[in-house]
Amino acid sequence: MKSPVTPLGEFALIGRFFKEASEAMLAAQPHSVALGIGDDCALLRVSPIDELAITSDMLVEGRHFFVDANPEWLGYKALAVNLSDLAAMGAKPLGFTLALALPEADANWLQSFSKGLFAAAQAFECPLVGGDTTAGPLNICITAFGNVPKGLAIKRSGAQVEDDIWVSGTVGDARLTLAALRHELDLNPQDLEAIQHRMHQPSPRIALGLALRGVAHAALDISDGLLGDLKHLLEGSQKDAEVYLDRLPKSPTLLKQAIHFQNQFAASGGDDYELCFTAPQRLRSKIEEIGRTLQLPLTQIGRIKPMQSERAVLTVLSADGMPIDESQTALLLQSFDHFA
Ligand SMILES: Nc1ncnc2c1ncn2[C@@H]1O[C@H](COP(=O)(O)OP(=O)(O)O)[C@@H](O)[C@H]1O
Ligand SMILES: Cc1ncc(C[n+]2csc(CCOP(=O)(O)OP(=O)(O)O)c2C)c(N)n1
Ligand SMILES: [Mg+2]
Repeated sequence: MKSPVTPLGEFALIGRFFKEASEAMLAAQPHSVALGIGDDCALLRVSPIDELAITSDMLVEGRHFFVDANPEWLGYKALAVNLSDLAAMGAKPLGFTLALALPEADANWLQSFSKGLFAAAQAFECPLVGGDTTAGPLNICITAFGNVPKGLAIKRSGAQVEDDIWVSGTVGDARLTLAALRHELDLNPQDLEAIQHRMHQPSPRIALGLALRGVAHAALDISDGLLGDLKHLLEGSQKDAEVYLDRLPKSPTLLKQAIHFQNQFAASGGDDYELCFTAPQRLRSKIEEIGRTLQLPLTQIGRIKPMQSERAVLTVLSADGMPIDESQTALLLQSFDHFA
């Protein structure tokens, strides 16, 4: 008999069936795990000076990309989303493995896929070192490895009260591209052309992650949606936060859209692969200097606050500093969940 269906979200599922058992095992025996399940990368103690950062992300047809997606873009994105997790920890890429299920051995498709994959590998100096290939529904899974000097990894758990909250680049364009491709709104061809790389070929912020070692208290990459992902950082750090909705950094193309699309896509659209990080206010000019050096806008969007209850709370403020209403907040916090 089938067990009754209980709603189980992506993170509850990971917690109940994988994280708990993993933590029990780690608590019971000596091990070389410096950081287990729950952050952008796991950290293994591999030498007295360095830790090894490891992350896996999978791209599944119909879920992460449309059937007939451009294989060159797919190859690029498959590696880029993994490198983004290394960036979030301040890890330097070392190499990656590729596990690939293919419906057929199509040489033209594979040629393009390989071209995109190696374009990302070259750009971020991260060589392919192994993998596995089977027949099956198209599924691309990469595991990336990076290194970080012991103690310098930037975790989700390090945010301190009164830290500034920062976001790199702009957010919302990948979701705007998806909306245009799904005909949820009209976007003229020039505007689509200007932003579609944000969905298809995201830029992992490796250089930023390295520059933030010893500067940021906490960080993560934005894959599911800025505010929902920030909530994970708050849970990891056991802190509350306030964020100003009108400070979320948007591209000129997103700024041309109706305000409700702007807010929804920037706050919860996902697929951004920017970094969200916290840092003490006294380092503000240092962070601005990092942004100038990397030619990457870094925007301060809010502030970390002490936790007021047993659950981390993210309050979204309008321009006048007043909290926006609860139902709108809930919508803006509703980030991507594979099982919601
Ligand atoms: N099947 C699994 N087994 C063990 N750990 C998992 C599994 N799926 C996800 N995780 C871990 O759960 C955490 C949350 O996953 P996810 O949100 O996918 O992370 P990310 O956004 O960094 O890819 C991560 O630390 C990830 O490594
Ligand atoms: C066809 C298609 N539908 C929807 C999306 C949007 N989308 C799919 S998965 C996802 C969230 C990120 O993926 P996930 O596997 O959760 O990445 P992780 O958080 O593990 O890094 C988003 C925004 C897309 N890119 N393509
Ligand atoms: Mg993942």
